[in-house]
Order: sequence, then C-alpha cells, then structure tokens
Amino acid sequence: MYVLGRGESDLDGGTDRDDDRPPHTARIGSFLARDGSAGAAVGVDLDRPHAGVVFGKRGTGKSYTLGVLAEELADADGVVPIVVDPMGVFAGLDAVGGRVVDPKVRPASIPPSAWPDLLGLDPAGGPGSLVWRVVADAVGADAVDGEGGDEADSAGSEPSSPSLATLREAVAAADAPAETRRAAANHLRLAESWGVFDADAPPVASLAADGDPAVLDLAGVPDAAAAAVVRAVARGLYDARIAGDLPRLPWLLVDEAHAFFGGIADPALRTLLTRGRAPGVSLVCATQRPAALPSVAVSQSDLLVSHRLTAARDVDRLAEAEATYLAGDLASRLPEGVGEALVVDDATETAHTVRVRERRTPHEGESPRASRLSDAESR
Ligand SMILES: Nc1ncnc2c1ncn2[C@@H]1O[C@H](COP(=O)(O)OP(=O)(O)OP(=O)(O)O)[C@@H](O)[C@H]1O
Repeated sequence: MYVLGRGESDLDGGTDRDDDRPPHTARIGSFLARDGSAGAAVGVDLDRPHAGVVFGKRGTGKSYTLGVLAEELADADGVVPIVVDPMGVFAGLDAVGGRVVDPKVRPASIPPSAWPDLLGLDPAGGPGSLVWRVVADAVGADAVDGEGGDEADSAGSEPSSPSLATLREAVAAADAPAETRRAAANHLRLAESWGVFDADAPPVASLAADGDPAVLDLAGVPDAAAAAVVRAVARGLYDARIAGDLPRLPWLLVDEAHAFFGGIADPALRTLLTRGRAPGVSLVCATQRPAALPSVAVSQSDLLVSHRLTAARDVDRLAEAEATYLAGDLASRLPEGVGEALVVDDATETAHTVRVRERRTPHEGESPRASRLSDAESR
C-alpha cells in the first residue's frame, strides 16, 4: 500500500490486520489510472499528527472523504476523530461506535477579549468593553487566554467557569450607565439562547476519552455559537494534549471549514495548523471554498486532497502549496468524477489521482432531489 504523509524512511514494516494495511494507516482508496481503472491501495499515515485540507466544489465528495477518514480513525489505535458537523451529515458514524454530541462548552473557554466579537459588540464601545471586563473579572484575566501567550500558562485541566447568568448578574451590578448595562445584558441573554454555553460542560478532553468518534452536531446552531464551539474544542484539545490529559492523538475534522476562519474560531484553528503537531493534534479542514481559507491552511498542510474545483481563485489557493511538482495547469489535473481527487503528498513530494473508497457507514450528505420526491409521491 502507498501511504500518504509517511516518508520512505518512516515506512512501517509488516501488517497487523486481516487486509494488507500497515499499522496506523487509513485506507482511503486506490490510485486511479488514466483509463479509469483502480490501481494499488492508497493510505494515509495515522502514526504521526498531520494537518490536511480536503477541497472540492459542491457535491464532489468532500464530506464523504472526511467520513472515510473518520471511519479509519475510529478503527485505529491511539487516535480519535472529533468531527465538526455543521450540516448534520456524519451521524452514520454511530455504526463504528461514534456518538453524536449536542455541543456544550464552558463560557470560560472563550477568552475575555473575544467576547465582544462573539456577541457582535464593538470591543471599544460601552457594552462591548463592559462584557470584556466582566468576563475577565469572572474568570481571572490570564486564566484562559492562551492565544499568543505562553502555552504552559494555559495548560492543565479546564478552568472552572462562570455561567452566563452569573455574567449577567455581574453586568447588572457593574458601575456603568444603565443603557450600557442593558445592552450588555441583552447580548448575553442572546448568547444564552444559543444553548451551547454551560458552566458545567464536561471538559473538551472527554470528547476524546474513549477513542470512539465524537460528532459535534452543529446543524441549526447559529454561526457565532458554532464558531464558539469550534474555538473551545480546538483550543481544548490542544491544551489537554499539552497538559498530558489526553492519552490518544485527536484528529479534528472540520467540515465547511471556510465558515470558521476569519471569526471567533480562527485563532484556535491557526494554533492547530501552526503548532498542533508538536503536542499531537491533527486538523483536517474540508471546504468548497478554498479561497476563503487563509494561506496558512494550505502552506501548513502536509496532506492535500482536492476533488474538482472550477473557480480560478480556488485553484489558486491550492497552487499555494508551492510544490514544484504541482506546476503546470493545475485545474486540468483535477479529476472530474465524484469521489475522485488529486492528492498531494508533502512527505514524498508527489501528486496522484485517487478514487476514494466507498463508505462503510451511511453518509447523509446527499442533496435532496425533486425527482425522487415526485417518485415517492406517485408511489
Ligand atoms: N468516494 C465516493 N464513492 C462513492 N460515492 C461518493 C463518493 N464520494 C461522494 N460520493 C457521492 O456523492 C455525494 C456527494 O458527496 P458529498 O456529500 O461528500 O459532497 P460534498 O462535496 O461534501 O458536497 P457539499 O459541498 O454539498 O457538502 C454523496 O452523497 C455520495 O453519494
């Protein structure tokens, strides 16, 4: 088997399973020959942490490919997939022991400085700065804000957290004009209505406690709340690994990843991209809008999987891999078929066309078809 992400010198000898798969390898598909026939099996290295992207325009198989990777991670020792599922298409992973989680995070997992932005308030304005101050007082200004700081400071078990009701009480009692207090309290009440904040939420590390996939179901969750969850989980996994609280290597698989860059979750995702591999946290971002991802997502990725892309700006983002072996007309090298992809392997500096294997678990990402609805009606 050809293993992506594993340089020649890393190659594991022997096999430990009933197929021909080397240990700690995800079997994702097979090489696709020019005549359309399937060639040798292709795997992805799971022994070491990686950063990866899965690109492709709508319906080309991105979520499906992410699901294949999740199945393989569920099957391997020492690793655990945590899937960010904004469209509600990964519930089928329960067939391999996965559980769909109604995401809850502690308010203290969002740093005080990020609260105004999270609530849509100007950090320099009255209500925004009041919320910032109140959260900082409640959690201790340097208890959680690890971004840009010394990682050791933020390591350790998750800090205890005030509830949003407690924060609202602190706002009400603050020395500020009534109008400012009212506006701040209203925004905190709105955040309460999202239903994702819970002072007693289990620590993020518990998502990865038993090695079975955890699917964070964010379907129908407002964008700001979903971003808060992604930030808390990404950062929480990173901190838990640094603190030694997590005995296995987590893989955070983020579908519709473009929605999480440029907002509240952005710093935590960038931390995983640039520094996640040292403590052993992998990140794989899937998107139909590669151009909406920051350049660092591609430049830091050692695994690139690209289904069909047509928009020039999206192909350009892929080209930023700066790999000389990608030179030439990249768009024309991207395969046409659903489930087919160009995979770029940094470890061996090669690019190959691959057909992603079929899922073992149900995939729920298929778009509804009017024709099928009318079929059903006429029956
Ligand atoms: N490797 C594959 N083998 C077989 N069928 C596949 C494969 N990949 C995708 N498909 C089929 O294509 C459909 C679309 O795939 P998927 O939902 O992953 O698209 P997507 O690129 O994530 O689209 P969207 O951007 O709308 O989420 C799937 O429902 C499945 O039927």
